[in-house]
Amino acid sequence: MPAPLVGPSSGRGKPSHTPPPNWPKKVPYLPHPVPHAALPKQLITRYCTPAPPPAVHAGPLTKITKIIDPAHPAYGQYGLFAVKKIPPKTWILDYTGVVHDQFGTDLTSNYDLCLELLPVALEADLSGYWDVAVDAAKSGNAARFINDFRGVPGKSKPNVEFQSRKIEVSTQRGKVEVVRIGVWSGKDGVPKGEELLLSYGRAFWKARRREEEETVDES
Ligand SMILES: C[S@@+](CC[C@H](N)C(=O)[O-])C[C@H]1O[C@@H](n2cnc3c(N)ncnc32)[C@H](O)[C@@H]1O
Repeated sequence: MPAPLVGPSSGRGKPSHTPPPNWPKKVPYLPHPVPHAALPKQLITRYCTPAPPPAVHAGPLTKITKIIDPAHPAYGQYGLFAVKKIPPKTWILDYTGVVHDQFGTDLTSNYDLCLELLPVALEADLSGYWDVAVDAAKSGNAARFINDFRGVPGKSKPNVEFQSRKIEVSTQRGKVEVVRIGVWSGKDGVPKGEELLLSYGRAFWKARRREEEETVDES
């Protein structure tokens, strides 16, 4: 992995509590993920403990920008753009929002990202998964503005991707493992001025089409 963009920043690698420019006034800004009221207490430490980022950037790498190209499928909405060249395989930022499990899912959210499927023993011979996700629909950070590459003029693939990481953090109650989902540049990096584009995955767009078809059927 190439060297991260290391340099001075506010607070020795701690994410700033000040929202970036163009942050929407009505959406609370979250430097770290926060727990949903129904998230079991034993999961809060794993997903919401502040954890050091893998790199410290010298100044911001990205900017939230209104999409003014009418040919862009998210025209009139916002996107996240590189303000300087981002080298390949570079950590850019973590995805923050409200961490919830399957009981706290908002089925209408377009900002919900799976964090981890946590194996659980249900009974002696029966196991399953606890579905943990982070939803940035109502609060979050700049990562919530990253659009999908599909239909964006001149783009045929994503240039950033999600990657999860586990960080050992020392707390007053000893060492704990903390899980984060970060946004990383792909193998070609992101040139200055380009929009950061993810692949939301086919499942996202399939579900979206199904919702649209259901809405048409109901009307
Ligand atoms: C996580 S948000 C991305 C940020 C959003 N543009 C905003 O301003 O809040 C996901 C939403 O962005 C829009 N979007 C993102 N990528 C898109 C694409 N390739 N085509 C159409 N809509 C897209 C859709 O409305 C989707 O529900």
